[in-house]
Amino acid sequence: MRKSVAGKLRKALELSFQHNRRFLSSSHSRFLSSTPVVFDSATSTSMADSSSSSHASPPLSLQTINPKVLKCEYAVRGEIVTLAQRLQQELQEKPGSHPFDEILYCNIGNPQSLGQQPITFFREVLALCDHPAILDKSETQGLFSADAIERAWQILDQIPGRATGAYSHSQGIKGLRDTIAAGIEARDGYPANPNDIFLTDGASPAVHMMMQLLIRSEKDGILCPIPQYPLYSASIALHGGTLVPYYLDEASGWGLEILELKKQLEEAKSKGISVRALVVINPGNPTGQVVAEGNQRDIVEFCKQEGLVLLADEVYQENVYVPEKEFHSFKKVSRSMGYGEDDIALVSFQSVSKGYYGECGKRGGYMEVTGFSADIREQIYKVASVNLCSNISGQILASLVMSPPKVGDESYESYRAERDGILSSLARRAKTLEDAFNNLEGITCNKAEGAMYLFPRINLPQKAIKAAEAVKEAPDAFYCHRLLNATGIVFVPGSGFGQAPGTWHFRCTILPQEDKIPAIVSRLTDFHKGFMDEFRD
Ligand SMILES: Cc1ncc(COP(=O)(O)O)c(C=O)c1O
Repeated sequence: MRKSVAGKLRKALELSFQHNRRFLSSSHSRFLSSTPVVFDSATSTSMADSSSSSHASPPLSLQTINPKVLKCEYAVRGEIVTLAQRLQQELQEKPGSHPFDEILYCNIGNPQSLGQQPITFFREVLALCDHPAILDKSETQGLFSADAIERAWQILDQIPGRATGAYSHSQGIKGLRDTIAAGIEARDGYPANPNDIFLTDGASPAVHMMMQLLIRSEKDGILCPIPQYPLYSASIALHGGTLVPYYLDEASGWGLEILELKKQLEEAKSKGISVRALVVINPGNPTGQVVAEGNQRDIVEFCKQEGLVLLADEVYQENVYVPEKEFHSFKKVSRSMGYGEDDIALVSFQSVSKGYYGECGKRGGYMEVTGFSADIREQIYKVASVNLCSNISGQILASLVMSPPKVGDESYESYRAERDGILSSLARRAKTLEDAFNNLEGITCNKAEGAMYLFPRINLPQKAIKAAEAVKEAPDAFYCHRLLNATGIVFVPGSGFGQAPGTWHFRCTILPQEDKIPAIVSRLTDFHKGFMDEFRD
């Protein structure tokens, strides 16, 4: 058979996962082995398509759906989580049926699901905007702060007809974009244009939109960190592109080396891949590092020289826990280097789901798109308009997180206390968990400088690796399964994020409330000792 370009490209995508692939999760491997389908490439149709002779065959089967959908995986809501949900139900139906009495979810960055309280000011404004009829009532003055009432009026005045139940402009309500642009300007010290801002239902749809714009075929590559947040691998797979991996250096605290970027770019080019963009997640998920400003300058320079779009995932911009590191947006860094719109194409993603606000369910976010010509922006607008608009509460919240109460506002002191309370607690939780991991035999854990995760490395004994192979599981998934069944703790195996070949990790969020952390540490420690005693070489 002719060795197709498609085949070579797919091989490149598999680079990052090549080692893990040997250890496919059991259900996936069962699917692959039981399905008589031959895929020639990621975009080709299956052989099963052409043999539709039976009238009884269902209109859609795993053999006939879009193969890009099959290829797409999203580990943070994967098999381990499904098992956790089953165990939780069993515990409810039959208390005492497992050696633990609750499931401790450390798998996903969803702070309010674990008890984090929303910021009062944000919710007051949202409530008032959603039910403007109460704004004029005398009781409202007693229930809501004066600045929340004032802000709600300001926002409603920016919405045509004050109709929060109406579709908005497809980029988002102009007045809210003005507020966000002013917030970006205050953060960076450089101007921001409201017309560059596209409000979205969280950062995820914005990332999909950019992938849709960038990826024409599997010959188009996107440089992505490994380990990465699987939104990127999933979105690239769904849009039929090629993930070009660059490895973060665990030994230097998940450092991003320009030499590694260059090497991977050249390798991809030699395989006929046209690399179009570089993804940087800062602060990092799942790795928790905060990129140093000098490093950011090198990245900007690299993108400029190579003509790459810089996709800057900055959703954790408020989540920095160490005094020696600070968040700098890529927009600020590039402008501080003297680079403007003509020099670098840059997209910055922000979300209401993270930070100290953690409003994941409200689905708010935006992307700031700079360095693209007017006709490209029009195309982005056209794609945005296919979805009509993002939800209005999410839009309002995005404006609030970029313009929270200021010194002198009635809510300021309580707002500051809530914000600082959450962030300092997250910092303590990160440190306690980091220390606990580093105390375990065979585990090393880099500092969580930011974001909401730790990504410890586990040096698994050969005996454990063999036991995992015997049940066709990735060794880190094997460990996480065992941990869940024994303790109720839910971690995500590192293989879901990609990792350097031959290394094994898992991701643990720092989000369980502080009173749960001692139980997590003690159950984990007991389990780990038992696991090592069983499998130590
Ligand atoms: C790095 C990163 N980017 C984007 C997202 C998407 O967030 P949302 O769609 O909720 O804004 C997440 C969610 O966990 C994330 O960790």
